[in-house]
Amino acid sequence: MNKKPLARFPALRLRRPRQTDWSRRLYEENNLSANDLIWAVILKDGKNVREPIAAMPGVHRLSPDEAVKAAIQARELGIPALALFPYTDADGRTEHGEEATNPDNLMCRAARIIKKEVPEVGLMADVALDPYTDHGHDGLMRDGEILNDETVEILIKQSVVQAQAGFDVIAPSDMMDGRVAAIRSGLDTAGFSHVQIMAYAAKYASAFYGPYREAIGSAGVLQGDKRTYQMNPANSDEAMREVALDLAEGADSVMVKPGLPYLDIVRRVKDEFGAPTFAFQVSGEYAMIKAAAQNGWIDGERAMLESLLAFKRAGADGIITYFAADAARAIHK
Ligand SMILES: NCc1[nH]cc(CCC(=O)O)c1CC(=O)O
Ligand SMILES: [Mg+2]
Repeated sequence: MNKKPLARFPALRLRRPRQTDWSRRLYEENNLSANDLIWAVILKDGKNVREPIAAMPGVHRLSPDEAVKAAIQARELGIPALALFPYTDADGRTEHGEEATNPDNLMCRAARIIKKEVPEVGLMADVALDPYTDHGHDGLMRDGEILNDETVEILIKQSVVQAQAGFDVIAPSDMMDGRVAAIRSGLDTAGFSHVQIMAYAAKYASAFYGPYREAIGSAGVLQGDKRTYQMNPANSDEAMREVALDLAEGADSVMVKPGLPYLDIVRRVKDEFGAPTFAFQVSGEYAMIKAAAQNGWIDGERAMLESLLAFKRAGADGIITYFAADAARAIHK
């Protein structure tokens, strides 16, 4: 891009096109549409459950029947897909997270009923063990170490039961090495070559996941931190290597997570790979905007839309966000 202006002030006046609404719209370079949104939804067992999450005002844990209603809303609002995450209480958790591979677990039951009632909406499954382990880690733990290859074997089974339940997109968020290739071949062998993989490729060890850990019941149980598998926030070149590897292993799309603090990574990924690139506007980002809005310190709706548009400007093809329904409603009005 040639940044040197061809003309100079006063012939060139960059304020000129900003004077009217029609002209501002015409000069707009980027645009946010409902098509760009993946709605992050937290599940909880039961019926007619809509349980508020304290750290995420406006977000509720939904039982599968309520999640169906959310999917119907998504369809009406033009939101292409839902991403599901399960809450598990301390009693439902085990050392090895066996519930992850139970074909009748909360995620699978929700997927079956949503796919039956609202087949037009895409369904994305989070793959990792942290909702199911009593230590809150994404993988198996032995003597304080998170085991890579042993974990990957379980993730393959978890992905296959999710595909069997009807999930359209398998999204491994665990950051084990080699899991994309292993899951791809596991899905293909089980007859699910049409099921997509969206890899959480560049996922950072971030403070912005705090509210999510409350939301899924990991907050009280997590031992230590996730820095031996999630990325160091100081690194950017390493994110390119993570993305290159996941694409080479067969990921259909890649994700950067968290979102706003990592827009430089989103832009680099898009520019260097030209692959379908998604960003996750995580729980802490949602909470920050909500908290400031609740205090009257910012205009919540404008901040929401501005933050989502920023992802598009950075090159993201879509955004996983807890704001999806609110944003789609705001866009349509
Ligand atoms: N597999 C873990 C997982 N999957 C999605 C999120 C975060 C989502 C959010 O903060 O909104 C996390 C958090 C973590 O790594 O502890
Ligand atoms: Mg990786």
